[in-house]
Amino acid sequence: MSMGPGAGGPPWRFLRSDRSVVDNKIERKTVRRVLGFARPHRRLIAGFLAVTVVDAGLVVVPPLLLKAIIDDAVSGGDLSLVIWLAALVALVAVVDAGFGLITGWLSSRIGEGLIYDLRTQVFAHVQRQSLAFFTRTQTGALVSRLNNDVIGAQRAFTSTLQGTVSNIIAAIVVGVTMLFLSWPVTLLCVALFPILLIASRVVSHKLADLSRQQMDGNADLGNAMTERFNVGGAMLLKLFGRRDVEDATYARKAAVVRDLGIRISLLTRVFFAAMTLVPQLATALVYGIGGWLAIRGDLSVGTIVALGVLLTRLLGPLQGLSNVRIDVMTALVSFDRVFEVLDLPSLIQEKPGAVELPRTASKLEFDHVAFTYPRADQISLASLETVARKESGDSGQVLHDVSFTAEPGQMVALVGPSGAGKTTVTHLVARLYDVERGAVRVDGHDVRDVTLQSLEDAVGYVTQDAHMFHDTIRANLLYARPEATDDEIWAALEAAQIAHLVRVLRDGLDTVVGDRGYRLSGGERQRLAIARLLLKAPSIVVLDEATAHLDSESEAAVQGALDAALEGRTSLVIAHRLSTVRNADLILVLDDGRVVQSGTHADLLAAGGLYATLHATQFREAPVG
Ligand SMILES: Nc1ncnc2c1ncn2[C@@H]1O[C@H](COP(=O)(O)OP(=O)(O)OP(=O)(O)O)[C@@H](O)[C@H]1O
Repeated sequence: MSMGPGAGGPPWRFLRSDRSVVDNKIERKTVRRVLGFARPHRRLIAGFLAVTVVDAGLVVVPPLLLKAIIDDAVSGGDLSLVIWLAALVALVAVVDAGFGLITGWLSSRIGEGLIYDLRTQVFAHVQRQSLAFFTRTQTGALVSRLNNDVIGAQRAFTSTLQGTVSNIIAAIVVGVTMLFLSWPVTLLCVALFPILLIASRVVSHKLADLSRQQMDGNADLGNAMTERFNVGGAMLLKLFGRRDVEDATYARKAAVVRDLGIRISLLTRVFFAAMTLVPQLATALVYGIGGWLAIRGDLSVGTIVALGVLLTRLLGPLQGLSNVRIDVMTALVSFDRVFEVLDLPSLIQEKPGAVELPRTASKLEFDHVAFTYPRADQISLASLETVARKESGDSGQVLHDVSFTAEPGQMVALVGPSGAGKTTVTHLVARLYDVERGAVRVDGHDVRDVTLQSLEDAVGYVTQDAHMFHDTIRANLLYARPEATDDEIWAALEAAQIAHLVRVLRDGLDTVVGDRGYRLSGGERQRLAIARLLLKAPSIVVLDEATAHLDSESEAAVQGALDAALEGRTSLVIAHRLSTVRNADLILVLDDGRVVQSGTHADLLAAGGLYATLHATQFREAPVG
C-alpha cells in the first residue's frame, strides 16, 4: 500500500497504521529525499567513493602477484624476483591499510554530519508543532524516533554507501580477472551464485518487517518506562496498587520483543549459513576442475592458487551485495520513520507576510469566538501513540460565541465550573490553538496575522503547574531574558515575593530546581514562575491562579507577586480567589463554553445566578486583601 508522506491532501493522511510502511514498496520519493540529505556532503562522498573504488580495485593485485611468484619466480628459481614480488605484496597491504584509514575517516565525517542534519531538523520541526501535537504524542516514542531511527538511518546509509560501491567494484574486477585466468572454472562457480540471490530476496523482506516490529516493540517498552518511572507515574502506580498488573503488562511487551529478536537472529543465521555454504562448494569446484585442467596441462598451478584466492575475494563482495538489500531496506525504514515526523505539518502556521506585533500591544479582544479541539488524526502520528485508536469524533464545540474586550491595563477574570472552558479561552490568546470561527485580536490585529515570535513576546503565561527545567534557578529565569543581570533577577524575585526563600538556599541562584532538583511547593513554584514572567515583561499576562490551599503567609506572598505581575498590564486570569474577582475590571462567567454572565463583582453578586452560586461555593474569603 502506498501512503507515503507527500505534498497535498488533508493533514490527517498521516494517521496510518504501521503495517502500511512495513509492506515497504520502497518509494522513489524516499530515496530522492535521502539523496537530498546527502547533497550537502557531496564533496566528502565523492572523495570517499574515489578512494573506495581504487581500494576495491587493489583486491586482485595480491592473488596475481601470488600467481607470478609460483609460476614465474619459484618455477624459474629467480630469488630476486621472489623478493621483489613479495615486497610488492607487502606494499599493497600497506596501501590498502592506508586507504582503509582514509575511508573510515571520511565515512565517519559523512555519517556524523548526516546524524547532525537529521537530528537538528527533527528537533526544530517537533519544537514548532502545535501544543495539540504534544497532548497526543507519547514522549518515549518521540525520543526513540529522534535517537534510534536517526542513528539507524545514518548507520545504514554509510554502510550501504561503502558496502555497495566497494563491493560492486571488487566483484567486477575480481570476476573479470577470474574470467581472464580461466573462463570455464569461473563460469561453473558463478552458476552457484543464484542461490545467494534467492536467499537474500526472501530473507530481506521478512527481516525488514520483523526489524520494524522490533523497533516499535522497543519504543513501546521505552514508553512504558518513561510514563511510569517519573514521580507522577510512580505515584499513581503505588496509590492504585497496580504493581502486579504493571509487571505482567511489561513482561508481555518484553516477551514480544524477545520473540522478535529470536526470530530475527534465526532468520539471519539461516541466511548466513547459505552464504557460507555456497563459497565452500565453489572452492571445491575450483580445486577439482582446476586440478583436472592442470593435469591436462591447460592451467598452471599458480593460476589455480590465484583462482582459489580470487574466489574467496569474490564471495565477500557478493555476500555484501546480497546484504545490501537488507541494509537499504532497514535504512529506508528508518529514514521513512524520520521523514514521517518531518512531514507532519504544524496546525499553527505563520502566515506569509505576517506583521510584527508591537511589544507594547495590550488590548485583547475575543470576537464571537467558537472553538473545537482538533481531532487526533489532524495533529499527531498514530505511530507515536502506543494506543493509537482511530477516534471517530472530535471534542464537540468547546467554546460558543465568546466575545469580550480587555482594554489596556485591565484585568479580566474567568470563572465557571470545572470543564466550562476557562483554560481553553486562555489557550487561544497566544495561538496555542486557533479559533474555529470568529477572531482573537491584540491591538486590533488578528493573532493569525502576526508573527508567532512577536505574539509570544507580547503575551506571558503563568500556569498552575509552572514548568521549570532541571537547571539552576538562574538558568530558569534567564530563559525569559538571557541578557538579564543578577540585579534584575533579584529585583524580579523580590517583586514575586520569593527572594527571601532563594537567599536562604545554600546555593542561592545556583540551586537546581525542576524535575529532580530542589522541591518547590506549589506556591513557591508559581511565584518563581511569576519572577520569570516579570523578567520577560510581556504586555499581556495570562494567569491560572493556584487552587492549592495556601496558608495566610503564602496567600499574602502570592497576592503581592500577582499584584506586581499584573500591574500596568492587560491580564486574563482564571480566578480561584475572591481578592482577584473583586479587583477584576470585568468578570466573565463561563458555563459549558458560553459566557453566561459578565460584569464586575458587585454587579454580578447583585444579579444573582451562576456567579452568586459560585461565589458561595468556590471563592473563599482571602485572609489578606
Ligand atoms: N486537548 C483537548 N482535546 C479535546 N478536548 C479537550 C482538550 N482539553 C480540554 N478539552 C475539553 O474542553 C472542555 C473545556 O475544558 P477546559 O480545560 O477549558 O475547562 P476549564 O474551565 O479550564 O476546567 P477546569 O476548571 O477544570 O480546569 C472540557 O469539556 C474538556 O474535556
